[in-house]
Amino acid sequence: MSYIKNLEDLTMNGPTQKDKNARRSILLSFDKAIASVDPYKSVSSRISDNSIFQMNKSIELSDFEEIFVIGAGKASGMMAKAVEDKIERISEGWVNVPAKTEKLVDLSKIRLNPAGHPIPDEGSINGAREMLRILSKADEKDLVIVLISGGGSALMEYPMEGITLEDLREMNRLLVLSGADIREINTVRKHVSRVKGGRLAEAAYPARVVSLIISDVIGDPLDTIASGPTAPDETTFQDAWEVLRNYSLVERMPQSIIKVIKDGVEGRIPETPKPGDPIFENVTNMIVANNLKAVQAAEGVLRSLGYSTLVLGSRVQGEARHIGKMLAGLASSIRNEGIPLSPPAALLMGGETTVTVTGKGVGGRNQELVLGAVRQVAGLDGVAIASIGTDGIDGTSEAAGAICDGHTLERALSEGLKPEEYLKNNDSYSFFSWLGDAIITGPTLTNVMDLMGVVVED
Ligand SMILES: Nc1ncnc2c1ncn2[C@@H]1O[C@H](COP(=O)(O)OP(=O)(O)O)[C@@H](O)[C@H]1O
Ligand SMILES: O=C(O)[C@@H](CO)OP(=O)(O)O
Ligand SMILES: [Mg+2]
Repeated sequence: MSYIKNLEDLTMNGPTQKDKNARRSILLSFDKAIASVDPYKSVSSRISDNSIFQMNKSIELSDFEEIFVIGAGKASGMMAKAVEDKIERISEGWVNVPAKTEKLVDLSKIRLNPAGHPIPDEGSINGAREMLRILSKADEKDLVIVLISGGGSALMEYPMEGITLEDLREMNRLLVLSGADIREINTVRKHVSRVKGGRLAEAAYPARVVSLIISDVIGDPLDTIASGPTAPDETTFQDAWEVLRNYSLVERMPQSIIKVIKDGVEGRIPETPKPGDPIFENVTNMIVANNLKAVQAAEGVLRSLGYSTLVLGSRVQGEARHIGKMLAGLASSIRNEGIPLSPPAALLMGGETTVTVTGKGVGGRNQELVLGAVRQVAGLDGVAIASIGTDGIDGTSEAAGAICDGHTLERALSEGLKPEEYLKNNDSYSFFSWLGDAIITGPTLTNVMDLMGVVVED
């Protein structure tokens, strides 16, 4: 199955044969990379007839009376499908997924519940309430399978007493626009919640818990991905308070949020469960797919197509347009000096860049990265630069990412499109969709951050 719907058109947009080859190769590699982190396969490959396993860990299903399934995230619908297909004996299940994607997966025992992302909604809370209801039934003879993926923080929430849905939404709005990183954002989210920061594991106790996790955070930190509902929390109420202070949010936050965090700091609300807490003796957290896996799959494709390859890591961060410029510089080095590789060559990396949005345009970090490369790479023949969000939706646009080559600038200018103007307005999607170079996948139902790369033909 192919994820990239317009792969042929994107290939044919290359003005020269070498451009076409470079475009096709990088797009094929991204397509296979997304397939390599398919949530269905990632989960079903860890479940045998009678156990859930990973390396030396194994949980025997026949040891349990009842099996329950809960969870939340952009990839959790397909994860649920895999669990349903592999395990017959499911008593009940409830999983929150982004609104509308619940219709893309057909399930019979597990209920897929539509919820809000990136701002939580009523569905996020109703679903979490159902999950807590299920957990209140589960006892030490039972197994709870938790399906966690990125997006889970907004998609599943049950706030502390006194916090209304509107307060929760306002808190999330302020946090995601503050410039705080995902660890900092989730430090706050974890401390106003009854399901985050290990509290879902607390609610499940004494049932046995196994969490299957698809990571969309750099370095795969269990306590940050979807705010770590079943992971020991390394952060404290005091840390949450510091985040609010450092980003000047204390004055602007709803009063109910400030009250909960202050009560926590002053010891009136118990901390989230910490490493070493005995409840985690009942919990196994397994990462079943991550960005590195996808980057390595892309590398495998390019190597088999005859390119020398180098993976620059899966922890790339930084302002998107600057990373794009850097990739263009590397393409030029490969072409002119054969450094760090001689052509035909490909460089790949994964991670998640950021965009400081000041304009009013439509775009996302992947398209903005490629737009940042357009002028720098101009004039090189047989070079393609691309970047894609593996979840299929880049920022506020309909596209997953974009692709450019050494002739994109020429093509754009002849249409009257100046890259700098589109960058200034954060309007990368308008730029690439006009040129037909926006990569279209639709929601892929997986989510392991972004893939970026450059291919240089001989
Ligand atoms: N017009 C824009 N151009 C570029 N990036 C944007 C634009 N609008 C929003 N963004 C960026 O998109 C990010 C959200 O993208 P999204 O793909 O939804 O994130 P996630 O994968 O974390 O859910 C925001 O952090 C913001 O910086
Ligand atoms: O749910 C979350 O906390 C984050 C990280 O896992 O995902 P997203 O940035 O997609 O909301
Ligand atoms: Mg995204």
